[in-house]
Amino acid sequence: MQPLIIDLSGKKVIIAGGGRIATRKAKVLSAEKALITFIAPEISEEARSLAKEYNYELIEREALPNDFSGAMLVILATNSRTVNASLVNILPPNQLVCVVDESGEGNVTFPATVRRGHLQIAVTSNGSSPKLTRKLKRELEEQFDESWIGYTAWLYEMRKKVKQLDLPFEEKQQILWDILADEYKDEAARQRAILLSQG
Ligand SMILES: C[C@@]1(CC(=O)O)c2cc3[nH]c(cc4nc(cc5[nH]c(cc(n2)[C@H]1CCC(=O)O)[C@@](C)(CC(=O)O)[C@@H]5CCC(=O)O)C(CC(=O)O)=C4CCC(=O)O)c(CCC(=O)O)c3CC(=O)O
Ligand SMILES: NC(=O)C1=CN([C@@H]2O[C@H](COP(=O)(O)OP(=O)(O)OC[C@H]3O[C@@H](n4cnc5c(N)ncnc54)[C@H](O)[C@@H]3O)[C@@H](O)[C@H]2O)C=CC1
Repeated sequence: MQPLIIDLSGKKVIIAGGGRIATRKAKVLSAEKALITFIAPEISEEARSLAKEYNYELIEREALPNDFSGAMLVILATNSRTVNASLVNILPPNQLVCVVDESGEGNVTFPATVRRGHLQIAVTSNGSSPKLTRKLKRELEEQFDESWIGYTAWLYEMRKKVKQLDLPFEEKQQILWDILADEYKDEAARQRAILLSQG
């Protein structure tokens, strides 16, 4: 399995199911501004309010084989093993699909994600222990606290500036290494560096 970072903004995502897990996946994707449709005979209150907030489409009936064309990502999250297994069978092999109760049938699984500004850390146990994944996420949330938001924003700005400097390639690379020194995790040290660079 190869982790890839995927941009789903403005892309069609179809979720078969409208229960707890369908809603959890849709919540994760809400940060991506994906165009989500829930298809399920019973759609939970939580899924409905999420759909209202983000303008998602609701189709209140059982999912049918031709519901999924044009979707970049399909999530099969019904509570029926038979339904999930038969729907995954009819999807073309190049479509992304997450089967929430049998990951080996699909080609995508969701990692647990810690977001800190530009930094994103994704963890997976490849289906062997979702609870371990969740535990590691909690540990990473403590290790990479909120201060990493400002720190990674600063690294981004510095990199843009360094790329524009009229210096040999090797020297620019050295500066990009130097600014990773631990002292710059401190906001005051970053401010001093900005003042110095402005000169
Ligand atoms: C394969 C995968 C496919 C996919 O869904 O993408 C999958 C499959 C299954 N999960 C199951 C159960 C649970 N999953 C969680 C939690 C999470 N599960 C997530 C991802 C994945 N789950 C993918 C692999 C990820 C990996 O291995 O690293 C996370 C990381 C991300 C997310 O959901 O967004 C999210 C934590 C996010 C966070 O904390 O932020 C909890 C914990 C809890 O809820 O407390 C439980 C209950 C406890 C337990 O069973 O351990 C079951 C059994 C169902 C049953 O009961 O029958 C199956 C089916 C099977 O076993 O294959
Ligand atoms: N991947 C994960 O992280 C986890 C996966 N699961 C698995 O996820 C599945 C769903 O669990 P929950 O969301 O808790 O169930 P739920 O009971 O809350 O929701 C099930 C949904 O499936 C819909 N549904 C049933 N038949 C359908 C059909 N033919 N077409 C479309 N929709 C249909 C129902 O209307 C309902 O909206 C279960 O199989 C469970 O084993 C459970 C825990 C975690």
